[in-house]
Amino acid sequence: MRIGHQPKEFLLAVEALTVSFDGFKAVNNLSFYVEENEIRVIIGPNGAGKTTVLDLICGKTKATAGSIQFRGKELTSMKENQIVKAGVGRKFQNPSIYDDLTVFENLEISYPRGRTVFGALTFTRDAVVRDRVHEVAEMIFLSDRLNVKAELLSHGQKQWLEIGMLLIQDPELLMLDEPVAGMSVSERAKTAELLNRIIKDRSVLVIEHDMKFVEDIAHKVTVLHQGQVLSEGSMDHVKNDPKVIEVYLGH
Ligand SMILES: Nc1ncnc2c1ncn2[C@@H]1O[C@H](COP(=O)(O)OP(=O)(O)OP(=O)(O)O)[C@@H](O)[C@H]1O
Repeated sequence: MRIGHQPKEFLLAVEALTVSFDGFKAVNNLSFYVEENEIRVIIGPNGAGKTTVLDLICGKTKATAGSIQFRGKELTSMKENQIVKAGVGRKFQNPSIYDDLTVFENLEISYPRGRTVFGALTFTRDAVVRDRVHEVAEMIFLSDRLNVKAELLSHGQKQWLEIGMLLIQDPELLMLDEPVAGMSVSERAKTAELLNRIIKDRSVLVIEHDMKFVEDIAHKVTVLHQGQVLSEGSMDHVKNDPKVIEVYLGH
């Protein structure tokens, strides 16, 4: 019997999650809960298990024990593509965009197929897709770059395009691994604005090392250390927590 938390209230409920690699527990009895419309940031020293947590949620790595409930569905028993269909989108550190295609085409090919019931009415579907591409392009600050080949975009614009390729699938949970790495100060500020805008319809789970960016976006911060939660709460709370200063922020 579960005491305390009622997972139904949460978009994502990770409970007692563990993964062992040859006996080494990269994630060790980890529990945390993400609410709807929340931006949660996971921070922690190198090797704390942050990327492994995202790998477990998106099904890339299989858990040794524990549970990941997303909208009441158990993700640990699902395949990667089923998890995507259930509404979980994941962006990796390196953009996986198609350099030879334009911004428009990159967004267009990411539009989910088979979800609509238009059947033979291709022109109706085309119009719907086109409208959605324009809507997403606006969100990711690329409205005036739609006909530009992706290879010509700046590093930051490439990162936004990949976020757009996930947004067009309308995930309820979007997971981002160090989204502002390599970005300029102004691109970081725009990325914070972008994330704050898109959580109207979803939650975002971010791994990040840039503390200024974390302060700008985090509703709540989870500090990982050796595969476990070291501290959790507001940015103010965790940055003043002596345990966090000792193992992470003090370095
Ligand atoms: N497939 C794997 N096989 C064996 N060990 C692994 C595997 N994946 C991760 N690890 C180990 O698990 C630990 C956690 O790694 P992880 O990449 O999740 O850390 P992290 O917090 O994301 O670190 P960083 O900030 O450096 O990206 C590390 O010691 C890593 O070597």
